[in-house]
Amino acid sequence: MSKQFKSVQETLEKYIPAEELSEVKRILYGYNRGQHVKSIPICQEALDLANKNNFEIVASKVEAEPEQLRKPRIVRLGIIQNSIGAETTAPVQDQYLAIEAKIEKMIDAAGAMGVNVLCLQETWHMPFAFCTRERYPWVEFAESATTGQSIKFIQRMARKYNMVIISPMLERDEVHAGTIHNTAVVVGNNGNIIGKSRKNHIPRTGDFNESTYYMESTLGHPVFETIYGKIGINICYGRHHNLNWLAYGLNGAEIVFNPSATVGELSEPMWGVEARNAAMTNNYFVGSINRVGTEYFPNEFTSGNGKPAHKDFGHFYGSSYFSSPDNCCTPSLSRVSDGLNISEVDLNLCQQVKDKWNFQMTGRYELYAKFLEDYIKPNYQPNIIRDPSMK
Ligand SMILES: NC(=O)NCCC(=O)O
Repeated sequence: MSKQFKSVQETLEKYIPAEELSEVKRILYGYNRGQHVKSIPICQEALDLANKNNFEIVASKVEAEPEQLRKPRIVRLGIIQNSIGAETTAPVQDQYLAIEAKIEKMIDAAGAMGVNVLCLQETWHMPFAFCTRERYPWVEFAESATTGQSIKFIQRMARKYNMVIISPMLERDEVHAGTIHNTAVVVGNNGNIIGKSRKNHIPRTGDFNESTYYMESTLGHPVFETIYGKIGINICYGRHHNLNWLAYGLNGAEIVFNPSATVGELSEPMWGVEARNAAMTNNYFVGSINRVGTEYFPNEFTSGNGKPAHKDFGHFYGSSYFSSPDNCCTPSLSRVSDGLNISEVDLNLCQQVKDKWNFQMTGRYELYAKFLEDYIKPNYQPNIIRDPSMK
């Protein structure tokens, strides 16, 4: 991991002269209320936890304009990226416990920083073994969304810190024949389970052989109303689907988390673009979370591209960050370390940006609904008007 490039931001800061850096950052990362996104202090307790347990913390704040009739709605959001804690050859329970031990320290740091809403990465409690196409032991990580050990742990942490925690996990649905799903459970600040969302788009690209394990969600685009705000979860590959983002927005989400697992070769140039675009066009905050590190599996697998068999997915590049409805984004965590990214946001900004840009008012939903209704018919003819002078 140590040979990996650390972060774009660090490189910009190292090599670009200060007066130009300010402009470069304005253009790349946007302004919040006419200024660069501000950082906020990290308390000593959180710093000590980070130093002792080898993770980084970055913390920022995104402000809204003061209003006459509404009070600010200040909420601290947190996102956690982590590498696995033990070799993938270790017993399943040991692998789980090693990850849980890391996450506990990071949630403690989030608690010390007063985080209100926290989201973990996609299937945080296990290695991302879906490249292997092997069933065992990987499906043994799947757990009940209500009684599994990972959700019990998350409920305990939510209660401890009065925090809403989103736990993206591999779910075994005991009621439905033990089928497996890629799920995110929303745990309320009292440790209660508010509900769950599932992955709508299952990748069929690269080594992401997830369709071997689970099917697409049938739960739609639920938005969970919590004491800290309205939350949607667009799991990983769903971030390439604009209508998926749109649906969470139209259902009223103020914060959408995108818990992910993706690798440099496949998607890194898209990472900084897609979530920001979604935040800007749907006027909500987005927390983008990617796992970090390289995970090696015991047996080789191929990618179906004629290249040699291998035992790893490639490097999960971390870089977890927040995007804001006003099109600014916060600093990212690095590409190489476990980390906690915190942003204190004012949810009033969502409505303020809606009022400024009027995307919802100008959206032609009836036009798109009609188009899609026609498009999905087997006899659909694409509306192409061909230049009659072409041979
Ligand atoms: N976990 C997952 O859906 N990954 C797919 C690859 C990507 O979307 O970058």
